[in-house]
Order: sequence, then structure tokens, then C-alpha cells
Amino acid sequence: MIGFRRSRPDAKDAPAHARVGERVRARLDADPSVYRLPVDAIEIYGVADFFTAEECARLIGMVDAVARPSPTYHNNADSGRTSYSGDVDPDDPFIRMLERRIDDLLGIEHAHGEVIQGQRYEPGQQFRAHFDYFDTSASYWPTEEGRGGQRTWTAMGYLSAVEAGGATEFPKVPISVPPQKGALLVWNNMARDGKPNPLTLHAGRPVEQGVKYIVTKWYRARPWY
Ligand SMILES: O=C(O)CCC(=O)C(=O)O
Ligand SMILES: [Fe+2]
Repeated sequence: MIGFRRSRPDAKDAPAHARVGERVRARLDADPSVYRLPVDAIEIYGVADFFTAEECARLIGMVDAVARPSPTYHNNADSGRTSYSGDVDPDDPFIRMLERRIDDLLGIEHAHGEVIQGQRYEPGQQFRAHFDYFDTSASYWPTEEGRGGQRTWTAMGYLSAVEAGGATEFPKVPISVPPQKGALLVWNNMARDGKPNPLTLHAGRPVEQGVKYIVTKWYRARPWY
């Protein structure tokens, strides 16, 4: 029953999501600064030194200013999160500059991107396995559908090196990406056919030593507001 209910919006939107996937993939594949991780299950890319050390330091200060205990439940991407999180000021000129740079890397119009969200994980804190895409059979879906629809691509930047733990893990692929200061990780939450790709299940593993800072930007299928 659940499968049947969720299949309708997913099938309806699949062609549009597939077109976005194709466009972003072509752009990333043509960019020599972008490295495609050699896996078939998901489309995932890395960019080393996307943020300079100065930018990381400035962003960390901004994350510290907004980070609060994460809500225990808001939508699927917020459940199971014990880190501190918060949205940075989208009107800050420094943030606008970084957003333009991420938008340009992916070739997705600025209006589709949600506000950059910052997170700080202290030892023992984690983000349990989850999907970034929305469950279209959930009660929140009509609201999310009305404000941009599905989360297609995710861009996530590491602002600090972590002494131990804190890897971003995709257990179904499987791959595990240790935090690398300044690096940006980008992946498509949709499969080639434009439907949500369950192989994108991922987690921020518990930090064991050090403090992990990241920024995440989720892109919607349509303009977000
Ligand atoms: O902390 C991580 O490595 C994962 C973060 C994440 O999944 C997210 O922000 O959606
Ligand atoms: Fe996530």
C-alpha cells in the first residue's frame, strides 16, 4: 500500500528530476576540478579545496553563531540528528558569494537552493542514516511539494578536519568519506530514472575526537520558498 501511494508523485515528477540529473551530471563530468567517485549505485562527486582555509574559518564562526540542538523531528532529513545545526544568514554577502559558487558548480538556478545549513558535531554526536529526499507518502509532502518539491541534489562542505570518526557513510554503496577540510561532496538523491534513489541512504558517523563542522545545501526540483 505504501509503495502504491508513494509511487504516484514519484512517477509524475520522475521525468523532470531525470532531466536535472542529466544536466548537472554533464556539467560536473566536464569540470576538471571535480572528481567522480567510482561507484555505480549513486552519482557522487568530490571537489578538493572548494573552500579556502580562511573561508572555512569564517564559516565555522557563522555556524557557531546559529547552531542549536537539532530538532528531533521536522522531516526525514532531520530525524536522528544529535548535532547542533542552524541556517546561516542568506542575505550575508559572504554567504551569497559562496552560494553563487555552489550554484555555478552544479549549474542549478539559485532559486532552487535552500538556505545553507551549518552543523557542528562534538564527540559522540552523529546524524543517523537517512535520505535527503522527501518521502512523498509522508504527511509533510503536500507542504514540501508546494515549496519546491523534491530535494534532488545535495552539496555538503567539510569545514574542519576531524581527528577520529565523523565520516559520511553510504552503507548501501558502500562508501565512507572521511571529513577533509575545504572539500565539497555533491550527490544526486535521484536515480537515473528520476525517482528517489534508496541507495543514497547515508549517515554522519559519530565523531570520536575533534569537532566536525559542515555546511549542507539542498536543491529542490523547482524554486524554493
Ligand atoms: O554529517 C554528515 O557527514 C552528513 C550530513 C548530512 O547527511 C546532511 O546534512 O544531510
Ligand atoms: Fe543527509
